[in-house]
Amino acid sequence: MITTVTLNAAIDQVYEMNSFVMGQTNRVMQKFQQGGGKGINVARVIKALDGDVLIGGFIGGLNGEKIKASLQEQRLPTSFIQIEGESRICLTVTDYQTKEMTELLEEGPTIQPHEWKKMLRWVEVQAESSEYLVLSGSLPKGLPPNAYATIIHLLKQKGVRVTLDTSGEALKQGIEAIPFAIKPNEDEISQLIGKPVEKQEDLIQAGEKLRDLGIEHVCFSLGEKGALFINSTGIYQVNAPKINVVNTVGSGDAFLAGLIYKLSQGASDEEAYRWAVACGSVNAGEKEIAKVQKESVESLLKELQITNVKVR
Ligand SMILES: Nc1ncnc2c1ncn2[C@@H]1O[C@H](COP(=O)(O)OP(=O)(O)O)[C@@H](O)[C@H]1O
Ligand SMILES: O=P(O)(O)OC[C@H]1O[C@](O)(COP(=O)(O)O)[C@@H](O)[C@@H]1O
Repeated sequence: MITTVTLNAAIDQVYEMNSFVMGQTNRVMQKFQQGGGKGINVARVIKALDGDVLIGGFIGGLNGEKIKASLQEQRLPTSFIQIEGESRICLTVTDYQTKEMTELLEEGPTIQPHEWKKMLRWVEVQAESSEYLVLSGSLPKGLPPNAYATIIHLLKQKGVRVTLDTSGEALKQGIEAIPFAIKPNEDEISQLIGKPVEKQEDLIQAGEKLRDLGIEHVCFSLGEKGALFINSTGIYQVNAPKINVVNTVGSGDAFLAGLIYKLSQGASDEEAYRWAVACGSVNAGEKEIAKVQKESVESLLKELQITNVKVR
């Protein structure tokens, strides 16, 4: 089974507008919302691909209840830890005219020490039934920057393959615990290497260093440019297909879902890499966040080539 953990779960709220102008009154044309946050989105896509998945994380307050209800409605299995604080709202505003998306992400609740202890015990129990575990998203307040590193250390001892998708210090410290896979986007890669990514060679150098630490799948997601993957056999590039972009929010989560779903099915690395890009790109062409159809992914896959840029 694949378990996903969202320490900072959210209601993902989308507002669609004819135009969005800062400092003015803006009218919302359409809105929709659902339970989200990165790990929950990953799980939603894994389920859509027919994978066996369990959603874990912290939820609290009325927003927490709404998240739970939305996931129940979508028939997604959950096992949350209830907290004293209130889960957050993450708002995406899409502008029909400019086609731009603006994200407003609340910081989220503060986790109490006893709630964190409960989470660590929960994670240990899940290790018994989870072959893969995905840790995704920002750390809520109250948790130390080595929170993900702590979980990775715990789970690795038990043979669980842990994937990490986060940013900043939590990512840096998580990497020191050597997860099974990571998926930084361009911003996160820049944070890691301490300078903007200017050329493919920057990515290759950074990727090889990370791979040499022992991370099995270093996956650099590059938006409309697709992705670069570094593993023990080489460096692989998958270009993203040209699509009519509607809403890219959740594309990174869909990417990760495609990758872990295929690896868990015993697919080759190259096949899993193509699925990752296909899932990310299908999501970018949809209005809703992390709601991809397996048929759309299979049809897009026909357009995706994988190139072995370098043999290692
Ligand atoms: N404009 C786009 N056109 C086609 N595919 C896209 C586009 N933006 C994102 N994707 C797909 O989604 C994947 C993840 O997107 P990316 O922006 O790198 O991640 P994140 O959402 O984490 O920032 C990409 O590798 C690609 O497959
Ligand atoms: O946990 P974070 O980093 O604050 O991000 C939360 C947001 O990330 C998302 O999961 C989207 O992430 P991606 O676009 O990177 O896939 C939103 O749905 C969510 O609201």
